[in-house]
Amino acid sequence: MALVGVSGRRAGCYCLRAVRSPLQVPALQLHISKTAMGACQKDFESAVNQVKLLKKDPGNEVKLKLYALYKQATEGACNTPKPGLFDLINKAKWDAWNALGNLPKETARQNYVDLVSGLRSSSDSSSQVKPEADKKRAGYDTLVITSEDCITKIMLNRPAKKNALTTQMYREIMLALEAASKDDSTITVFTGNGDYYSSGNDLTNFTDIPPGGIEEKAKNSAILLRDFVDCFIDFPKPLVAVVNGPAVGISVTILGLFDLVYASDRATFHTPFSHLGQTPEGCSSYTFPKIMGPAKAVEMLIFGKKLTAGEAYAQGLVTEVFPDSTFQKEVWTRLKAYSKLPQNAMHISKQIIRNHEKEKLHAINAEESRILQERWLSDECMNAVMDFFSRKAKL
Ligand SMILES: CCCCC/C=C/CC(=O)SCCNC(=O)CCNC(=O)[C@H](O)C(C)(C)COP(=O)(O)OP(=O)(O)OC[C@H]1O[C@@H](n2cnc3c(N)ncnc32)[C@H](O)[C@@H]1OP(=O)(O)O
Repeated sequence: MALVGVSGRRAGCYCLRAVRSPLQVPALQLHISKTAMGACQKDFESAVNQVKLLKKDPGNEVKLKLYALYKQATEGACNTPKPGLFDLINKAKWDAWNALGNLPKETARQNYVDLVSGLRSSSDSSSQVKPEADKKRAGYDTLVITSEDCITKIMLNRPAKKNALTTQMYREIMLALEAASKDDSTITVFTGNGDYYSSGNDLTNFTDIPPGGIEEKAKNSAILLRDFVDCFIDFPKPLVAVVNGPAVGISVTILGLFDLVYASDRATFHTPFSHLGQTPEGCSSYTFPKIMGPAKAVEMLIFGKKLTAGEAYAQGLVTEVFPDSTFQKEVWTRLKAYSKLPQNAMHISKQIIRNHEKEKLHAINAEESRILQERWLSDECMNAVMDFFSRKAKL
């Protein structure tokens, strides 16, 4: 299970936090409070409030700078003992503050104000899709859902995090699939906003440890995973993946349950499960050997071989590859034509094809989820996730 919480927007404010973990990292949260005094106090206080309203997560590096400048502005030079080597988050914060040396409080305040002002302008021109601009369907924070030409498009919308899938996102996707199964569309399409299709499971998913501890977290996650994959197994309409960029982890394995997979030639397909101390999910332990043969499936699922779009096509995981420059145009022209085919015939055909295997797929999904529940508690998995975050924390 993941150990260290790196970033998050809590109650509207960005914070760096560490969570209680099996390694006993102490619970900690940094809150930006209004205690600053000094010449440009008003500007500083206003900047502190503006940080809470940023639409886009500024990333760890900037959050560390904000933290350090805030501490310097309010408390002066770093005055606390250096945290231990394995207290990664607190050490990163301490390093950032300490690096400011004897910077005067007034200068720190001004630098903080300048930094926030820069962040606000870049946040305003963010590539995050604006709800109004894309007729976003209400009720979804992490997805943009549109319906046009009898096609419902579900777009993963966390481009700054490479569309990593949070627990909220899994839940929203399940709701979106449920709604799409009942709407007027003939085809449902998945895609990603930004340069990635999806970087797979968000590795911070396991940082909010409930009172029942990591065992309870693992159990709840396994239930969520099983329910999530079940929605794909049972989805009644043709399901199409428009893979606009690299895909990792569960965003790859679940493709075995799609009816068409169109990929840009920029896309790659990577399932680094062993590297993460994890095992396959999304029914890929069954669909991948069936699609590409056992040897090629093993290369991906056990040895983590990353495939190019061309390789994924050659192995049958991808239906067709398009040059990135014409990808969107060609794919959507194709899909619009398909969406005009008789709806009932398409849906019945999908049922005939899927029904042969539905029961088997549900059993495999349950088994994969059960095994992962155990894996998430393993040292191998914990160490791999911690490794990812410690690499990020070095900045
Ligand atoms: C309910 C539970 C179900 C569980 C189901 C299990 C599924 C298994 C899997 O999906 S395993 C796959 C997990 N994914 C990964 O291991 C990918 C991890 N990410 C990376 O390796 C890299 O981020 C990258 C190769 C995807 C992109 O690298 P790049 O250098 O181009 O970009 P950054 O690393 O700087 O990423 C930008 C910010 O996005 C954050 N981020 C990206 N992916 C994830 C992720 N999977 N989880 C959490 N955060 C992610 C990254 O930390 C950067 O954030 P920052 O700007 O705040 O630093």
